[in-house]
Amino acid sequence: MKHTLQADSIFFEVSGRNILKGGWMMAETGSIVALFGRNGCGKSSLLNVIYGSLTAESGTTRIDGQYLKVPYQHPHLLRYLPAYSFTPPGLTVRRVLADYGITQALLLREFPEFTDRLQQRVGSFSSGERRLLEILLVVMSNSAFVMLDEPFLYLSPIHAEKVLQLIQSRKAQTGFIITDHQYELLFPAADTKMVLVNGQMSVVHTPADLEASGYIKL
Ligand SMILES: Nc1ncnc2c1ncn2[C@@H]1O[C@H](COP(=O)(O)OP(=O)(O)OP(=O)(O)O)[C@@H](O)[C@H]1O
Repeated sequence: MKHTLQADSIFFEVSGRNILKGGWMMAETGSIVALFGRNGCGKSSLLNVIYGSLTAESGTTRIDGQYLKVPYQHPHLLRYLPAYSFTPPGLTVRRVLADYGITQALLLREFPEFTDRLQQRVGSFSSGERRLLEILLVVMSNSAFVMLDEPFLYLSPIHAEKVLQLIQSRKAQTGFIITDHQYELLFPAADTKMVLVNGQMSVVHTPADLEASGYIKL
């Protein structure tokens, strides 16, 4: 079954500064949406408002037409990878996998490097290893939509490629909304590309459009 996510009328201000001025988002299963924009333009704020973890002046999130008052309370519909680490350091890999409803077999099939690490505590991982695990927890969860905030930032090029392939292989069942500054990796993989400039969103089609928005220099 195809799912749709629609967020509308997002206005968010901080200390009198208008960060989002009518932000919106549309996504559907079977597709990857990439969100670009300069540092500090409001991409994380937008995702947090959609998720319900940030209260804005206004903004609504609907999935399959149903208004979600507190979206993060519906993890089967929407999950979010924030830019910061979120797994409790005292929990083992085995335990966090169980919390996200992910089988060990699924993780090890895709990332066998975790084979000897299932009993280890997340807090003993390097920051890059922990980031990879957290990305996989969110990407592999059975949620209708997944939003990822800078997933590739701390990954090696090989892991970034593998994660992107995994996302591609799962997009039929999960719609993805991804923001990341590694545009050369993300742009070709995305089905829909958007850029946030001066608090407003637009759809872009080519790298030249992205350059015209002031985000990149070709
Ligand atoms: N709770 C807050 N308190 C103060 N300022 C905030 C808060 N949340 C966001 N901001 C400000 O809002 C602006 C947008 O921040 P946001 O993190 O959404 O940007 P971003 O586009 O995700 O940036 P980056 O690409 O650097 O991660 C920034 O100027 C930030 O300092």
